[in-house]
Amino acid sequence: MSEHDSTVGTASGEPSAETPLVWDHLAEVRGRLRQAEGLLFGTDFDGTLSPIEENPEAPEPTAENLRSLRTLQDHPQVRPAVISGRGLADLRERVGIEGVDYIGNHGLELGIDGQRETHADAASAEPKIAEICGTLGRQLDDIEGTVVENKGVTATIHYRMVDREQVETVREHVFEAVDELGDGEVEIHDGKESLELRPAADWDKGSAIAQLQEHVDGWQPVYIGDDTTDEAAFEAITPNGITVHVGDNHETAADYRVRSSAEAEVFIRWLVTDGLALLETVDDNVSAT
Ligand SMILES: O=P(O)(O)OC[C@H]1O[C@H](O[C@H]2O[C@H](CO)[C@@H](O)[C@H](O)[C@H]2O)[C@H](O)[C@@H](O)[C@@H]1O
Repeated sequence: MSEHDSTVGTASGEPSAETPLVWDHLAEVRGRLRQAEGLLFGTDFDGTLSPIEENPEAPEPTAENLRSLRTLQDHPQVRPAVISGRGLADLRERVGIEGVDYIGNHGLELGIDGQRETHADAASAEPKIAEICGTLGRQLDDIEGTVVENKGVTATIHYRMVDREQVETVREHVFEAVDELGDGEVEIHDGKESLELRPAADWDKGSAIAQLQEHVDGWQPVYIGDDTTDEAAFEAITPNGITVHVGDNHETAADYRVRSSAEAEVFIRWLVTDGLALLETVDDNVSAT
């Protein structure tokens, strides 16, 4: 195995190209919603609320997704959460809707009920991540298009905008820097045209959505996302959850898929226009704890 095969993978399940399209199974989804007193709606950010962009600084949620999220947030029987690999502060700023739960850094930074909690092991790895980012920033400075995104407890080294002939060099630098400076505490995961650096810690997007479920016992969980890191969330809410993978290019544990972030937008809108009306009617004073 070459060093570049040694990234830690998280995808699981069946090839997503064989996963059924959610559009062909809306009757099942409707059935689940009809039996639910409320909805825990979890969504990924990049590639789901926002289309993938060349520049990692550019993404914003689409206007339609923002409208949908606001409506979900305003509904007394819905608890919406955005769960991303981005840093918590960055994520909050990009979405900007009060009252939504935000989870950053792939589940290591929790922003539930407006609070902030960081996994202790992840927090202690922060200086190491900073040192690796500093070193890589200098080493990769002359490779045009490289972006070193230091997110505090994790980092992403982007090469989407790098000349294809130089991508391998970027990856080699990352593996060397982590090997030299990570003291065995920093893992490398493959991202989309990027390498994600994370401390080994037992919180992920799955533990995040599981924690949110404790606030809304019995509510129907729904999770939608496009990346390998979203697999942990799919697994955490299986078999009771409604799980939707965005795309068709890796293995997924999700029950359903949509083909693109444009279709993800349509599905989220469908939840608002059709799904909310199906939720069981409950007393006006029902609320999450
Ligand atoms: O969990 P997510 O919300 O999907 O975040 C995963 C990473 O997304 C961002 O990088 C990716 O999206 C960029 C913008 O579309 C794209 O340019 C890049 O190639 C992708 O890797 C973000 O910058 C990372 O911090 C997130 O971890």
